[in-house]
Amino acid sequence: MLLGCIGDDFTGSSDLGNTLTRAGMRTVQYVGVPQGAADEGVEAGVVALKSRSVPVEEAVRLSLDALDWLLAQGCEQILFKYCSTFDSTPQGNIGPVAEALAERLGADRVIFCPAFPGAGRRVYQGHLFVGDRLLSESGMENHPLTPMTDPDLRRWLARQVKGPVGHLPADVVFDGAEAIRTRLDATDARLIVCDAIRDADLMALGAAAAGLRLVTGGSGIAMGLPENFRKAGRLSKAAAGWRGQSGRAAVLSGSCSNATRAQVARHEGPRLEITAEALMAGEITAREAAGWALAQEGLPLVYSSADPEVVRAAQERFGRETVAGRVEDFFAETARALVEGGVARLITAGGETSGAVVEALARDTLEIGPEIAPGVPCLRAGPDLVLALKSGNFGGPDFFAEADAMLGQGA
Ligand SMILES: Nc1ncnc2c1ncn2[C@@H]1O[C@H](COP(=O)(O)OP(=O)(O)OP(=O)(O)O)[C@@H](O)[C@H]1O
Ligand SMILES: O=C(O)[C@@H](O)C(=O)CO
Repeated sequence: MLLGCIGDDFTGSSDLGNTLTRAGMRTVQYVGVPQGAADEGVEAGVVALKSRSVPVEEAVRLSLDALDWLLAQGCEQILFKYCSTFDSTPQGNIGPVAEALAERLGADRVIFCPAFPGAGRRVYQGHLFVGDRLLSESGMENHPLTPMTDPDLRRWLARQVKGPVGHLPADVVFDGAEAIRTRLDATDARLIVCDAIRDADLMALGAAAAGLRLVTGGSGIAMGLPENFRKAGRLSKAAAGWRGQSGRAAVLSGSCSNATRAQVARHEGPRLEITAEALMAGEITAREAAGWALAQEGLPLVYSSADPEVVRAAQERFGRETVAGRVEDFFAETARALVEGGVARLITAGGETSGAVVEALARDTLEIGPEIAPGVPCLRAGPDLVLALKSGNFGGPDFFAEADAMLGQGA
């Protein structure tokens, strides 16, 4: 294994797996830190954690465990993958995890770049944009767990870390890898927020990152890394061989992001809405929801996705963590019952939701298949189950139907 990746959620990890696979690395996504050694021939390993919204100390511990395993597999470079919308709070977890990884690796220059131009995320003058809006006016200011209220990544990251935060501006990035490297070496700070507005900028940053022990960012920052290993003659030919899965399908959505809510609104198949109130009152159970889905024709959707004011009211009434935990437990249990009931194609929306679901399904590794939408690949979780784990804001309005079709292709 050459490149070791630590993803702070499951959808983000599959987004990264997608990028690395498309760039020609033989990539496997692991569900948590594996027990044994990786298979021979894996060139990039992505350890998917559910560490984005857990307490800081737990995120640091989980990430260092993943680091130890990746180093034991021989990894020469580590990539810490977080959300392209920099999902975090003033306490963490991005900063403290990155500082702990840098410390353990002895890394003295650490790039921070969540840019993903293909999904509209760009960093300019140290500020993160989603499309033509600043992050803090993009809808992310209403996120149920990590409301992003400051678009200045330098200022936001500085609140999370001990050391100073530097900045690598776009005009240096535009001058290419050599200029970037020279500026990185000349910067006093260890942690450096990097501008990037085009894929070409990410390729240049990737080239400049050759040999850096630790790189951090969204999946975009991984675009240029495989080329460093290829140039050095270290990559084999990536093996193809994906096949889809026939059988029953279902969609579970706990994401309240704008894109997911549009997909839920557009869904034409049978739907079952789960409100936080109904769950907290015990009015609906996972077994009942799964039973409902299994009795439907077409593509059933079970969702708790709700508008920001509805989410806010539920959080005020029951507490943010309590309601999130109850919703996630519900989807985890529903997924288990669906798969027991014969569902073979499962689509989940939302990083936390997907993490809860995949952990509940107790699969060790996910094989990366073809791309459904930017940042969302097909995944095989075993001989009888394929998955699509959709990040909240990814995918077009018809994503659920498109994912179902793609997951079934070639079956
Ligand atoms: N109706 C609801 N009321 C309150 N909280 C909810 C409701 N529905 C979902 N949640 C919680 O909101 C959180 C949504 O986070 P999740 O990561 O699943 O989606 P997302 O943030 O849109 O996705 P991503 O992280 O991939 O961008 C979950 O913890 C979920 O349990
Ligand atoms: O980077 C992104 O936006 C996604 O891969 C993700 O992490 C959302 O959960």
